[in-house]
Amino acid sequence: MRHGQSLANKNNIFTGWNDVPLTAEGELQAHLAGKKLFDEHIHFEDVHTSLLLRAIKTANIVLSEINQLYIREHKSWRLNERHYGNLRGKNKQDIKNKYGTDKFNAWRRGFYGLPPLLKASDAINNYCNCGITEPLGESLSMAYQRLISYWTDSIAPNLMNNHNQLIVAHGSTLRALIKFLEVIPDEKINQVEVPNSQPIVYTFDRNLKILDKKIII
Ligand SMILES: O=C(O)[C@H](O)COP(=O)(O)O
Repeated sequence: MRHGQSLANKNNIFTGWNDVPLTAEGELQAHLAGKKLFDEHIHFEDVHTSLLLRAIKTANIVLSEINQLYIREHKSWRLNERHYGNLRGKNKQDIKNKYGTDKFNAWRRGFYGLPPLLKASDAINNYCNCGITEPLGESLSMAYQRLISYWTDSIAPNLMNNHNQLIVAHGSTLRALIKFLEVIPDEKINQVEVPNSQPIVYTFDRNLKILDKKIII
């Protein structure tokens, strides 16, 4: 599932790797999603989040609502939101007005659209203590590469052992995962939206082919 509403979501600001908090509304959304997930009676073995506060906080709220705060927790930069480069911190409507709808849509929803890059001197490098260098910007296809390697190494093997996995991440990284799981062509990924805090429950067969998909609203 995607995190609850963040402060940047509320203010229509490009976020990416900026570490913004949930709003009160976002926390409430996470509690509601957790309450609904509780009714699904799914026992998770692991939870996976990005290194970003909005995903970690959402995951903790959901786990508390489903009484599973004790499960194994994994945090990875590979689940971080796609890095919006030099767009981060900027108002989405201002960027649309400045560059036009075509560029805006390509950067925001295209698979290969690479947003304007940060200058290396503007990188924040919050994570240099864990050996991660902040990218200067990513297209969805770049985020897809680093996300799918995490899926293959750290999530798929657990699923194949019949261990349910909870992933709490971000709009773009989840669009990348949905593209992979549902084999969505590059040119159709712009039609996929992932709203805040609506869990998507996939049931897989032994080869991780999708048997069922249910969106918990
Ligand atoms: O990074 C962001 O700005 C959001 O998480 C996703 O924004 P988007 O829906 O504009 O891609």
